[in-house]
Amino acid sequence: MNQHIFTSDLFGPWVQCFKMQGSGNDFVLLDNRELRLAPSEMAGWARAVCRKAFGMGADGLIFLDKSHDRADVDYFWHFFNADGSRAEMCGNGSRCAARLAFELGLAGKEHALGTDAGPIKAEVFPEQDLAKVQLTPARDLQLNIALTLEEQAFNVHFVNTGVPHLVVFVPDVQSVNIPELGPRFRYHPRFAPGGANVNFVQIVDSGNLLLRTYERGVEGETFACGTGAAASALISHALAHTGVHVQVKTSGQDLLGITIDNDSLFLTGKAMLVFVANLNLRALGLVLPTQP
Ligand SMILES: N[C@H](CCC[C@H](N)C(=O)O)C(=O)O
Repeated sequence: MNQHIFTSDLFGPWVQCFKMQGSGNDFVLLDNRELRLAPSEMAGWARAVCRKAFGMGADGLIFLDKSHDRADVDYFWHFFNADGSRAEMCGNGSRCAARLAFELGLAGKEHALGTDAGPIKAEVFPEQDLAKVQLTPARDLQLNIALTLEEQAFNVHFVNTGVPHLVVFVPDVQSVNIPELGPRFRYHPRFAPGGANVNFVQIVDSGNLLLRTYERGVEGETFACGTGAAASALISHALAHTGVHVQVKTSGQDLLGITIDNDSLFLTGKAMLVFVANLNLRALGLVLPTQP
């Protein structure tokens, strides 16, 4: 019995979706257990649904799916950036997926979801509208990389916290010209071919950072980036600027909590269901999958 797909004589097929935000990083979530889109069809849905004005507008599209008989996860997801690029992981998106999976009865308060980066342990605190995830182990940490951008020298850092992140420490995040600098770091040949997300970080004190992120696949600044906050806190700690518990205030002015526990990295923050809506597929130029 379809719960999320409606066909009415008004315009044609509709698909129910869930609009969520994690500290201002916003996502549309779809239940693919019923929709049964093939992964090859998903990028087009992401571009259409995430498009501002012509679609719903969001930083990314998340498909919740069956666990594909994997014993280590309760369900699997497919994550796509607004430009249709598939990403291995998304910190804020995984927190939103975990909250929705719990609310839909797909998983308990504590569960694991399967991502391209690996299984992600999640814990949901619905009373406080919070969700916490354990990110995949950080890898490829590179400190103090000397980069030149059009004759200007920069000292940057790199780590993969599920997706690749550049971290640049600055004295005042508000004074950074992100539309100008973001793409130049994002597409620097040193990080080709996939490029990286770019995080501009201001150290407030040993427990607090300010962060602005230019996100790959959104190709612009987002209000928050979970794996970026984790990357910034990890590198800041590695350089002895901050401790193992860090609060990261992002562009949306929410706080993301990062905890570094030996090789484990935890991300905690708000995960809110903003509204439930029905997507008019015909208006989006989308069709239901043909597979039986
Ligand atoms: N744009 C990222 C994926 C989303 C990461 C971010 N939204 C987060 O919360 O971690 C990338 O393509 O690498």
